[in-house]
Amino acid sequence: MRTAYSVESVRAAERELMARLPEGALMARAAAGLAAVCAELLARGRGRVYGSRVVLLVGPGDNGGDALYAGARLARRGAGVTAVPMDPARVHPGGLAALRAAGGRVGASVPERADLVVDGLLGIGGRGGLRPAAAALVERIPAGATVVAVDLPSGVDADTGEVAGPAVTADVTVTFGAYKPGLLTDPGASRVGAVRLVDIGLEPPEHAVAMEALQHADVARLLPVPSASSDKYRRGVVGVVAGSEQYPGAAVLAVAGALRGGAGAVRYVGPAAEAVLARFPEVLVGRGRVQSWVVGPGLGAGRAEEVGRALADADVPVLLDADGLRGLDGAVVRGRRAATLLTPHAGEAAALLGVAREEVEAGRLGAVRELARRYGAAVLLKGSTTLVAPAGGGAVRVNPTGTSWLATAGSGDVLSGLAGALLAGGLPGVDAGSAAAYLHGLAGRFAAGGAPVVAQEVAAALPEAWRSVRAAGQ
Ligand SMILES: NC(=O)C1=CN([C@@H]2O[C@H](COP(=O)(O)OP(=O)(O)OC[C@H]3O[C@@H](n4cnc5c(N)ncnc54)[C@H](OP(=O)(O)O)[C@@H]3O)[C@@H](O)[C@H]2O)[C@@H](O)CC1
Ligand SMILES: Nc1ncnc2c1ncn2[C@@H]1O[C@H](COP(=O)(O)OP(=O)(O)O)[C@@H](O)[C@H]1O
Ligand SMILES: [K+]
Repeated sequence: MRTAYSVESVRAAERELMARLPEGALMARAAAGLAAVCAELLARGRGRVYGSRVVLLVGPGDNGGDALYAGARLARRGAGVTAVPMDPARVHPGGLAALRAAGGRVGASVPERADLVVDGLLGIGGRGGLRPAAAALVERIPAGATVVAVDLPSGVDADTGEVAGPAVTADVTVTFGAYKPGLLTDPGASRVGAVRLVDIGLEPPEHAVAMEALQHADVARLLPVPSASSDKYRRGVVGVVAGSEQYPGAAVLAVAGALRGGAGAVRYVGPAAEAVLARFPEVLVGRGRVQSWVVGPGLGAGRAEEVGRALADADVPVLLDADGLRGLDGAVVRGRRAATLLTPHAGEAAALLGVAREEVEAGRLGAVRELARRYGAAVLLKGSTTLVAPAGGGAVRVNPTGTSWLATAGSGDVLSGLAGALLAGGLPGVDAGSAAAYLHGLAGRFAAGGAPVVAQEVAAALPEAWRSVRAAGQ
């Protein structure tokens, strides 16, 4: 599991560690790690550090200090290093002295050519959008230079991933001690490039985890696997309430996801039975006992009664997607005994929250947490970075798999069937949602392989995704 911590808990862990170490030790560790990554990038790009042109963008705080000490190390290895302060009156004094002593220089403007630019403007102390002096430096970053962000790209909010105005887009982000949520969540996540974590000895407590990303072995532990004593009922029957005369395909795709998600059986309820059976003769038609309900894909308007009926089955986990999310009653959801998992995309999340879609896109982490709080349900917010918030608060899961090729009609229907099967297999809402997103993202990558993919191919690639994940768990 990859974990990310809030700025507040990183600061607390930093204070604790600093009290036990000589002054400056932490910054020295951070700068050494940063310089090592920079040297590696220069060696890869140019063959050597000696003679390379390095520009440091230096902010007024410790983030600038890290950049200056790392620049001093590179200067000692023969790089030509120029530091450009955001505010010449506020520069980390020790870092500046070290750079000068190593032969680095200070410039008033960003040189036009550089092999490597180190963004040390703002780290975890950055607040709000970049101020004009910082934005002006970012605008001047020479084209073609490799950009390394110190701790996080300046202009990205460390706790939320929000980007208000201009921000650095890095090729590599060297982060210290712990991942921060903003590195894992869009829009920030799309600015970070490859993330390198430098161990500086920080140990934030486990209860302070703000975000986590599953890895193969975690998912392998979650996936239900039939045992010798299993039968189809024990594996879980998924009831799929989906599709309409207008959208029969959504029912087919949700059923495909549920079958490939390991359901012992799938029951289909709705007007698209003919289309479903033509594709999957193994499906049972009509109501009956189920271990989870998947309600909503392609349902169309005016089907509130069916949604209400599933929710009233208080002891059976329910997944609500698409039209199943229309006009959802918070009190009804909060009153349920079994898990409820909501799987909106940004537009549906915006409708539930009563805000504009853009607001959800700009603040995905806040939106998914707020929905989980309001409905007392697990919430999976789909999109460029899929987030899953647990019902009772706590760490939000971010999905590390996936590809933008998944932005294709019907792929969300496959995901809801898949997550429904995992709910039927006994997984709690947050685990079912995050394991499903993980498999779905992997299947999307396998099926696409760099070319357009359609939703049924994503469903067809799910067995390959299972095998890949299970292989890591053995
Ligand atoms: N935690 C750790 O364990 C370790 C942390 N380390 C490093 O320390 C970094 C944190 O350093 P930090 O606390 O000095 O804050 P930092 O990010 O440099 O910025 C603060 C300055 O920026 C300014 N400013 C704020 N917003 C702004 C804006 N929008 N636009 C423009 N300016 C803005 C603000 O100015 P003010 O608001 O006061 O005017 C203030 O002066 C951390 O990211 C990591 O790199 C490592 O060395 C070792 C281990
Ligand atoms: N830019 C993107 N990058 C990665 N995955 C995406 C992106 N856009 C959408 N997706 C994924 O594609 C699926 C689309 O689901 P959804 O929006 O419900 O579409 P539909 O209703 O047509 O099935 C979701 O799993 C979502 O997370
Ligand atoms: K930075």
